[in-house]
Amino acid sequence: MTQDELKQAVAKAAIEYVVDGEIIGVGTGSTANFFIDELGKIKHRIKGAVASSEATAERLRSHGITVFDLNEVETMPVYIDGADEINGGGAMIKGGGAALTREKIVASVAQKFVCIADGSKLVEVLGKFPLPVEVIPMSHAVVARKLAALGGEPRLRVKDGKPVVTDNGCYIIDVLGLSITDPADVEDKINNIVGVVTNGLFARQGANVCLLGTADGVKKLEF
Ligand SMILES: O=C[C@H](O)[C@H](O)[C@H](O)COP(=O)(O)O
Repeated sequence: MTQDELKQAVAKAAIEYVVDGEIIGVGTGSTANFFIDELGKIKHRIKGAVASSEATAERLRSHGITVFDLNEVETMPVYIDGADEINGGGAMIKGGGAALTREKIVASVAQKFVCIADGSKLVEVLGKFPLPVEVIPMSHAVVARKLAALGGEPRLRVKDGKPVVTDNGCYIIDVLGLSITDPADVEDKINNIVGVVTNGLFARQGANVCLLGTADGVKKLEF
């Protein structure tokens, strides 16, 4: 099976977590996109969705799904999203698509985080995937120095020679060379650096369930 087929399989499997008549939180990225396409097929069953990025909002709307502003929503039963890495305890690295902050905010309102990922995302120790950190643009140099002091190798994310700008008007620093054995501690330390909006570690708000696409079928991990 290709990686896309594995992503499609977990996207389909995630439909069982959609709660009829409710609003669902929806993540960002290629796996989330497969999920949105599946959600489109059962859109009559839900009230609508809260999107974790402009791209996701656009795709949801293209399927005729009502997109709610998070400020109108107090709680939702489930948030469904991909991950760049997930460990055996449900802690994740996210933000490969620069949507980490809105993802973390929407996930914080949901009662359950369902992670959907192809099997390659399951790791023993987080950190091989560079850890994304969203920063206020004027602070990127000072934040990078502080991230280096924590033992990482920070790189400002650039595209076509210019810094990547998030949906929030901020920049992303990717931190290479980390071996994250205590994800909650690293999440807290980085979030404490002035100038950081948030970082892509989801340890304080880890996954409750992970649907993992493997050659032997979709495996369910519960945390
Ligand atoms: O910012 C992007 C998100 O955190 C994505 O959920 C993450 O990068 C995984 O993306 P994909 O499903 O494309 O591997």
